[in-house]
Amino acid sequence: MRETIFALSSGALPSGVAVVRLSGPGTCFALEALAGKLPEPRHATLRTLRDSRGGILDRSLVLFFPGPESFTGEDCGELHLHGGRAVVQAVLETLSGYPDFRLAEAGEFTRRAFLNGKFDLTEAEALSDLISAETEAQRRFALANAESRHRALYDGWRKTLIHARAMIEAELDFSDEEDVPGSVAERVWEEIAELRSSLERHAAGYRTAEIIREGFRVVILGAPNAGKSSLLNMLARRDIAIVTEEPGTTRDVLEAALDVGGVKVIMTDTAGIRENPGRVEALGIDRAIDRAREADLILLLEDCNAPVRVRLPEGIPHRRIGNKLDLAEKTLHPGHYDFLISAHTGEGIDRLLSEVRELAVQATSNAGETLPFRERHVQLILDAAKHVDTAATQTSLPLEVRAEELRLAGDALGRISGTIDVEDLLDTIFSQFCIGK
Ligand SMILES: Nc1nc2c(c(=O)[nH]1)N(C=O)[C@@H](CNc1ccc(C(=O)N[C@@H](CCC(=O)O)C(=O)O)cc1)CN2
Ligand SMILES: Nc1nc2c(ncn2[C@@H]2O[C@H](COP(=O)(O)OP(=O)(O)OP(=O)(O)O)[C@@H](O)[C@H]2O)c(=O)[nH]1
Ligand SMILES: [Mg+2]
Repeated sequence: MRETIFALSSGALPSGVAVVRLSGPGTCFALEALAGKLPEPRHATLRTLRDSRGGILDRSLVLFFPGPESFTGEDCGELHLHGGRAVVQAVLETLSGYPDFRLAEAGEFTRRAFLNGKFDLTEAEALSDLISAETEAQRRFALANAESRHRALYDGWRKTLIHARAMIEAELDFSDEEDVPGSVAERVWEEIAELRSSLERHAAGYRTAEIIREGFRVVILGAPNAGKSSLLNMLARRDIAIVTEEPGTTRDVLEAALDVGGVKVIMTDTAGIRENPGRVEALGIDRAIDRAREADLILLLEDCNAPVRVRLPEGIPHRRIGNKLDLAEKTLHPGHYDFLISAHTGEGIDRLLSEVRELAVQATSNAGETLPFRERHVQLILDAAKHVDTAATQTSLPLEVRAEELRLAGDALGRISGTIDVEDLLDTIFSQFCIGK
């Protein structure tokens, strides 16, 4: 890499301290030009920084990480500045003036680290997830994924595929001779069939990753006026949805992202479902039902004093909830509801939330396993499974062709962790990172 890149790597300004990071061959030059003398490697050193005309920029901590023992594998530097907008601006401008220096693009430090073999692609993606993590579950999942466990898994499978190809080649070489036991290849095909089911099982694990990263989807469904919007507002502790005593108030789908005991939950309020709605309301009801079909959990809400039944989409877990408990003189239908709550007083909400949490945790109980965590991973896994399947089942194909399918399967797996030509993927992957990462 010829150019030296730099960027503000810490958060929004102003801040207590702002970290400007640099990486590339001009790092030593820049640190000397700014701070006078190169600090001892990996030691935070207090220095006066000066611009190119000798004017004082800031008094800051300066760090030097000589390559290859650095985050990117290149010479890296860090300037821990006072976090004022003008301070950072002046330092970035000074850096821009140095020859072959430019602002880093999104994810470019990580990209260089990847290209220098500091980590593989799934680890880089996991680091990006770690930075986006907002819940405990997301943080733990991202950290575990940054441990190269994906690469270990895929390399293991690729070994199986290579071994299988070797056995097939051997069989091809000896096929003219008589008395060669065909059983060698037989065992290989058994292994390949097992690999196919492992791949399919692995791909199915993506659902869990989606729940952790994007949230456990809960949809509140019920008749108009049941108190759905009031419940959403109560759970989100914000006035997200309009609440009125008029039935048919909510016409659109409204969402709130909640942290329920460390798990991200997308709570969705919907239009009340009833016969003969108005035109706009009818569209809202269609949307409500669409959302409910994709839900991980439906909260079926009724006014427990005037229950109106609503039909549920099939096959989605649900809980029946009686609302407006504060108005109830006695429990009208004992045993009819899983939960009785008041979206006004908050009564019963804690119990409801622990249930949601428990179900979300259950839905992600396999989070400790190595799971694909990007659509990209799943596509490549299914691609590999397809090739493995062709090789295993198309017994009328020549052995050479079946062996070639196994090679393609191995390549697809190699592309996930980036062992195999991924140049064309890098722009897409790293552009989703933050600047300065
Ligand atoms: N100030 C600061 N804090 C930070 C980072 C950083 O870059 N700067 N990080 C940035 O993400 C994270 C820490 N990650 C890092 C990962 C590797 C290396 C590094 O220098 N690796 C060398 C040496 C390893 C060693 O000494 O054990 C290497 O891999 O060769 C530094 C930071 C979080 N905190
Ligand atoms: N007393 C009492 N009133 C409630 C409770 N929950 C909601 N309400 C009232 O019931 C009325 C309807 O509440 P909403 O939250 O708008 O009901 P909704 O289910 O969203 O209604 P639509 O959007 O029309 O489908 C409002 O007047 C609320 O103040 C509750 O727990 N107790
Ligand atoms: Mg509403």
